[in-house]
Amino acid sequence: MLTMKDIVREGDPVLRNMAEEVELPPTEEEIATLHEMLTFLKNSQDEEIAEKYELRAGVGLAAPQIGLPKRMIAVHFQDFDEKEYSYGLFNPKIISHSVAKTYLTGGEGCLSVDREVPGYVPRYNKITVKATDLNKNEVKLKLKGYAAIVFQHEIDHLNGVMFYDHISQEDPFLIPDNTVACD
Ligand SMILES: OCN(O)CCCc1ccccc1
Ligand code: NI
Repeated sequence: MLTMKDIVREGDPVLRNMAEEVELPPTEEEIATLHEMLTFLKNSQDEEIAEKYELRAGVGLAAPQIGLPKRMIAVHFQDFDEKEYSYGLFNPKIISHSVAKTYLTGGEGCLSVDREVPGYVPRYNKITVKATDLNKNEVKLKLKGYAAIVFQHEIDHLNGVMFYDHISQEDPFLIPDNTVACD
């Protein structure tokens, strides 16, 4: 099972490189790895397992974070309306997005970042994502608010982008035009 020792921390170049498209259909090994990433998230949100294996809770994970430069992400969370999202996705792509942006008032964190980085992370409030799921089906997901934030955080990892790249250097708590808090 994946544990925190498998999570690459900032400073490793894999987190700053562009990840490669996965050739479809994915291999059995790629499918197994994506299942492991999803299982890590579920374990990290299970009080007993997380305590036993000292897992930091995570709502998403991107393959570069386990040192694999491939365009694969896993997400497992409930949004504020308690809608559940649990996906392993190959080659996720944002095919459209709103002009309007949103952010979490508590900022963001990252399993690959062992420090607090204060500041607002402005992200598109609505996005449409196309991807291939673990059953090899093409999915098109219309996401808004918290779900849109999580997916953008993960897809950023596939492009070598860290959440703090979006925080204003001049004023970390600057709220850009067209930007409304998500929580
Ligand atoms: O890349 C996954 N990750 O490092 C875990 C935390 C993900 C995450 C945290 C705050 C807001 C959106 C997404
Ligand atoms: Ni992250």
